[in-house]
Amino acid sequence: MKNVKDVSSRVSRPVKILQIGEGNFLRAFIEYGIDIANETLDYNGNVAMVVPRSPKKEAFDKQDNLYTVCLRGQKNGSVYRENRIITCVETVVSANYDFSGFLRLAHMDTLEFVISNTTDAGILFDDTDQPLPDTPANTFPGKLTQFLYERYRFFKGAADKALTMLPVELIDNNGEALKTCVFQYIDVWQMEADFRNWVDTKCAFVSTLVDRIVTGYPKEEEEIAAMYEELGYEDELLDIAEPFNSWVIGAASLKEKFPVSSPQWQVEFTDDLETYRERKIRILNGAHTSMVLGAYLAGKEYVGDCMADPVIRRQLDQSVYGEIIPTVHMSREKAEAFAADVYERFENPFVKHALLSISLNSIAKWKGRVLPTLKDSIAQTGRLPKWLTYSLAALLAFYRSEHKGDGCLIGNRGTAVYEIHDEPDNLAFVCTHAGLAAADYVRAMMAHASFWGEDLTRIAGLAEAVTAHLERMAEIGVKAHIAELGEQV
Ligand SMILES: NC(=O)c1ccc[n+]([C@@H]2O[C@H](COP(=O)([O-])OP(=O)(O)OC[C@H]3O[C@@H](n4cnc5c(N)ncnc54)[C@H](O)[C@@H]3O)[C@@H](O)[C@H]2O)c1
Ligand SMILES: O=P(O)(O)OC[C@@H](O)[C@@H](O)[C@H](O)[C@H](O)CO
Repeated sequence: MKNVKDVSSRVSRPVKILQIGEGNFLRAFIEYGIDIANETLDYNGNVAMVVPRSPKKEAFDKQDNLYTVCLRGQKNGSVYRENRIITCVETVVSANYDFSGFLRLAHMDTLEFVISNTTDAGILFDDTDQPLPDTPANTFPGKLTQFLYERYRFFKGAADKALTMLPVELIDNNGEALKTCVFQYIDVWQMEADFRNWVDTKCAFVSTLVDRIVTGYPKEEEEIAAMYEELGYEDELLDIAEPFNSWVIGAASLKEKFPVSSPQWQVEFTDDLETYRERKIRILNGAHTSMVLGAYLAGKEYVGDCMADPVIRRQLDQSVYGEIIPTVHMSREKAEAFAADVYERFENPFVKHALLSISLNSIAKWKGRVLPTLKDSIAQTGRLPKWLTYSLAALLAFYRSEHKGDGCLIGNRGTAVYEIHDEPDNLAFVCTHAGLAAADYVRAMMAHASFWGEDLTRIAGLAEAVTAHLERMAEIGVKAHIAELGEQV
């Protein structure tokens, strides 16, 4: 069978974007949009893609950086399918394995933006990082500091060569968080004052919020074969996503500098990012994180299966409309309209979003995407919201394992096993406490402030309620417990 590079060719254009990350999300979101902007808006810009940690870039080399984004879903009431071969990836460099190649990208005079997605765990400062000119820092912000310094020196501090950082990591104030880390490196590494000033006054770190469900390469052999059959060629980098997309950039002033918004790829520029962020993180991501771990234990595999199951669906309805939406700071009407769209997206029959993919790093996700809502709900109503409380119990049940796998823990669902993926320190803590009696396990996990940023046993009644859920799940099964909870008013 043909390969994607037998049916298309890359188009060389000025590189305007340095992209840190080669993951499924960025490839189906940023490159998709830039390709459209090149085609329909004459943006005339390409992307230099950096693989932040891994040495692996063979798939890109093999395919001359070409790959296909396949959009599947409903649009304006009818079935929508789009297969687009992405042609805007100019080069792919592995930062750790070709550090000088990475730094050389800083010399490109057409560069304007740095877009990153290094997961919720990527924006951090590591005090063991050394300021060695030839050695990549461990973290993405460390590498970015090295990159900015190289650019500053190469262009002798020219103001028009400063860069705008547009991180898309789903954390609070991602632009501010990235800037803070970069300045920590500049200060700890005692870098020159003029460079610090150039980064501070000429570069910009702008917070942004992305939204598109991307499931990546198909998981089942049959689906892979069907996709290749439909395309007429093979593509190891094939990336499946929904048609919906939204990128909100928290600086109204950037609109002219970044003219990429089109009907197919909607980019909004605003000075009020927080309203968008709260709505999306609490409703969409909060619904995912509070539903999927229990639903997986209850026998479900995909988000679509949950939507089709009346018991899980009732949980979703009661938690989204009864517990989450009342805490969102916007009119109920607008929040409900957003939730209705999210439901339609979760029901998309063409995009199979695996619950186990969403389960990755659930401790940090629950902390960022559910805990603030739980606390606001308690403050509003004076009682524990039943489903968000249950969702913590479901997380603790999903994670409870003493069995180590390869970089993960191994959980049991009936006679089957599944992998639990999280930060190594988190898994080590779980593993050493999983064998305790339910109440002790719950207390140990909830009191571990490095998971949640605080000791959750201080929230009145929460540990007791979570323990009761855990015991009831063990007694009657997770599905029966969800059904029983749904009946309670
Ligand atoms: N998949 C989606 O539907 C979707 C939608 C919106 C946002 N996101 C965000 O995108 C992130 C990545 O999702 P994906 O589907 O592309 O996953 P992926 O596994 O395909 O890609 C993960 C990327 O993050 C990098 N990475 C991981 N840990 C890192 C670290 N500690 N430091 C530096 N780089 C690191 C990897 O090298 C890779 O580039 C998610 O965490 C999520 O916050 C995903
Ligand atoms: O991508 P993650 O792993 O951070 O979170 C899982 C999902 O909640 C997430 O991918 C959503 O589908 C996405 O945020 C939609 O824009």
